[in-house]
Amino acid sequence: MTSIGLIGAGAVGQAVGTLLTASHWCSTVMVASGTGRTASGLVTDLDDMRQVTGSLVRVRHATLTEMTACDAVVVCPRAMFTNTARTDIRMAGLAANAPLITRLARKFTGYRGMVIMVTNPVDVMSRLFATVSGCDTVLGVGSNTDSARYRLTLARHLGTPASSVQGHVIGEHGEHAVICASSTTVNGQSVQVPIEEIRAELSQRPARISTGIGRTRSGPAGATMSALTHVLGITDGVSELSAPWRGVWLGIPLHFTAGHPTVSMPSLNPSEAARLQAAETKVRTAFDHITQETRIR
Ligand SMILES: NC(=O)c1ccc[n+]([C@@H]2O[C@H](COP(=O)([O-])OP(=O)(O)OC[C@H]3O[C@@H](n4cnc5c(N)ncnc54)[C@H](O)[C@@H]3O)[C@@H](O)[C@H]2O)c1
Repeated sequence: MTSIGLIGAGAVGQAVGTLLTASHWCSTVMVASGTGRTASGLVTDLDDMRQVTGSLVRVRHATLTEMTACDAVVVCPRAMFTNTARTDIRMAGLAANAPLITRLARKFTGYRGMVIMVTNPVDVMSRLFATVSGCDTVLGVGSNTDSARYRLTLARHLGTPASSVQGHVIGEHGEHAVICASSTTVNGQSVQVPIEEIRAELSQRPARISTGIGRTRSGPAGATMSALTHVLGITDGVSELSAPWRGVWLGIPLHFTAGHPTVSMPSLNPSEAARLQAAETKVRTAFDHITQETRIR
């Protein structure tokens, strides 16, 4: 009997709600949105899906207080703002989303369940939610999508199945992502990774999706489901999630066994280590800026 709270009923929230309703492990989905209008619409739509597919998952509109009884909460709202950034697009949400995430986090003070953060910039928002709420487990999705995109792109480049590629993208879910090329293997063998080609694809992919269908949704929703099944102990294995690392939150590979994570950092060559250091500095600076600016801490 696993209950999941879903905060935000936009593109990502809708896709996560659909996957949860179709899942075989979730018993209840509680949905909340800003004005409640989108949550109410999503609940009605999912109820239709439930009836048609014979899903046993209960779906209902809920308050944040009710959600504190859930096993896990997915946080994917987006404050109203127009993102005009051409570079560092995710970080452009910092000023708008930080007050929203802070308000939500205050409602979850003392919450003992798992929190999966989706709202961007996800590494900063994960740390912010954890700091304000005091929750023990706040993990962000993003690097797991980046890693999946990396393995897919490299596999296509080499003409091999993606399942034969072992490799991670860590660090910031953004422009300071670290492609761990030096530890990547294909069928157990080291390979020459076309880093610039991969980096270009990692940044062009979300843009291609947004241009075609408005917003990215299915990939992040899949990444969220993967995070949930790992933290809830439904699946064992490795997932690259934004987690505490040297005092900040950054995407790192976590190895989950029965819901317990251990850090499973790959070896890094000097340029990868320098890039990770730059990512660390960037998200720390962003966190310090936004918390001082808004007197959040
Ligand atoms: N981490 C990742 O991998 C990843 C991937 C995709 C999107 N995102 C981020 O996820 C966030 C959501 O993206 P989206 O495309 O679903 O946005 P969207 O604009 O489609 O939907 C946003 C939703 O947030 C809701 N909302 C606004 N204020 C709220 C509040 N106070 N409480 C609850 N809900 C509230 C709105 O009602 C709306 O339903 C964005 O910050 C986006 O950048 C992250």
